[in-house]
Amino acid sequence: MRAVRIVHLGLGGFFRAHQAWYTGAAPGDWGIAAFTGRSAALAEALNRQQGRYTLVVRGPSADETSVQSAVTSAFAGSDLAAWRDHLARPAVAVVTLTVTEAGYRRGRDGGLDLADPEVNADVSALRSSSGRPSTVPGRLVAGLAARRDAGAGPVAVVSCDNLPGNGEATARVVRELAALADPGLAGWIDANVTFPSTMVDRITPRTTPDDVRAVAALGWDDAVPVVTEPFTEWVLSGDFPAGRPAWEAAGARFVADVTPHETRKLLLLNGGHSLLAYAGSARGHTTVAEAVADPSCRRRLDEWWDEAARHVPLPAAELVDYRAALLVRFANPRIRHTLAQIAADGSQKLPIRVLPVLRGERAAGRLPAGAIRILTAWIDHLRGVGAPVSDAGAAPYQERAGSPRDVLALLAPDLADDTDLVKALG
Ligand SMILES: NC(=O)c1ccc[n+]([C@@H]2O[C@H](COP(=O)([O-])OP(=O)(O)OC[C@H]3O[C@@H](n4cnc5c(N)ncnc54)[C@H](O)[C@@H]3O)[C@@H](O)[C@H]2O)c1
Ligand SMILES: O=P(O)(O)OC[C@@H](O)[C@@H](O)[C@H](O)[C@H](O)CO
Repeated sequence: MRAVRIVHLGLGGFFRAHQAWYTGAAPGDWGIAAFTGRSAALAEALNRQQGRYTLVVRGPSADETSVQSAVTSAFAGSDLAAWRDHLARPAVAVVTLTVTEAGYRRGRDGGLDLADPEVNADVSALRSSSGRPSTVPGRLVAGLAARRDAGAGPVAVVSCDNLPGNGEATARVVRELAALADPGLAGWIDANVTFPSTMVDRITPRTTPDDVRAVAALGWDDAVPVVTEPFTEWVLSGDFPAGRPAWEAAGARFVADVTPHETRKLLLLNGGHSLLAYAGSARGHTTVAEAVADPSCRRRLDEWWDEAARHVPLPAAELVDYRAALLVRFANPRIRHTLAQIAADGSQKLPIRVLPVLRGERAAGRLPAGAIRILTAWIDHLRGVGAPVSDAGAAPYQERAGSPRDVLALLAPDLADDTDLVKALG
């Protein structure tokens, strides 16, 4: 069994297809203790299999199947004692995160959302020795406090979520919460904890009962396999003060600045996904592959990509190739990536994936039809059209969904007086 040197928070499909796969493919003795974000079920199922699971890499015509073993143990996110114990181990050098955009509890300005009651409950919990923080920033602060108390030394905390500047975003919520709950800890974090930034990419839909049956048909008894696409990319920047696996052996790239790569991916891939999720589900489609095969959705996608590409600081030829590759990936008929999964948490995702392009286009005097289409399709979704709403932040937008101007005023107050834009939203 591998030695635990990485702790992961947000045990789910993507982590197992991506970071755990890179770690398994890297040389050296790097094992992962993985904690779920919320429910305990996946941790229990994985432990029954000694952490091993099947990774099905699903190409357009065939599967490649392997058994992954970088996860040595799994825990429920509620197991705070195990969480603190692992973070306090000097051998642990890296903490990775996949907890969704919503998990960071960021407010409008990108800092910790102090209007969130669970964040406030965590401030009190962290101030008391018997308190139980529940949010991701709360658990990180509790774990880092245990590490400081144990004298276990520096560590890197690596966000692998689809957030721009995900390292800085994580650092900010952790530092702000530490400053409120345990001011001495904030200084220790500054001196001992790094927050590298990453761009992560591998389309990994939620595992379905059919996926489990297909793996069983191979004679493999696995309750929790993962299905993913052949394409994978990981670009990182930043320091790892206690060491890291040589993930580059499996194709990861370490660069000085991750921003251009992250902008390319967030605007073109994730923005394109959001367009298909809202506009495609409104047209009766269920998956990305179905939606991208619809000429109307495809036209909208090209329109959006033309606008978005103007805001990605990379050579045009590179973006042409990336768009062509994305079309092949989106069209993979054997990857069942549901529009409903992508449609979730739109209030967190649109500010990241769509608003930078909308703002940039308006500043240049253009009225971008693609970006506007994503917003109108999202407003229709809030009104009950297409995929169901699954978004803890949706309520204030749903209340305003009758008036696109009011939705805009809440989503992007700086654009609310743009009369041409308001008119275009309908
Ligand atoms: N699935 C993909 O194709 C993909 C690709 C690139 C990046 N990602 C990133 O990884 C994240 C997780 O994707 P996944 O497919 O593994 O999803 P998943 O639904 O399997 O969830 C992963 C984990 O996140 C936890 N979680 C969810 N919401 C949370 C919250 N509000 N607070 C704390 N924990 C929470 C869950 O409990 C689970 O342990 C995405 O949101 C995205 O940021 C996913
Ligand atoms: O995972 P989310 O919820 O941030 O967004 C849904 C998809 O757009 C996303 O998961 C992509 O599949 C992924 O980012 C591809 O690397």
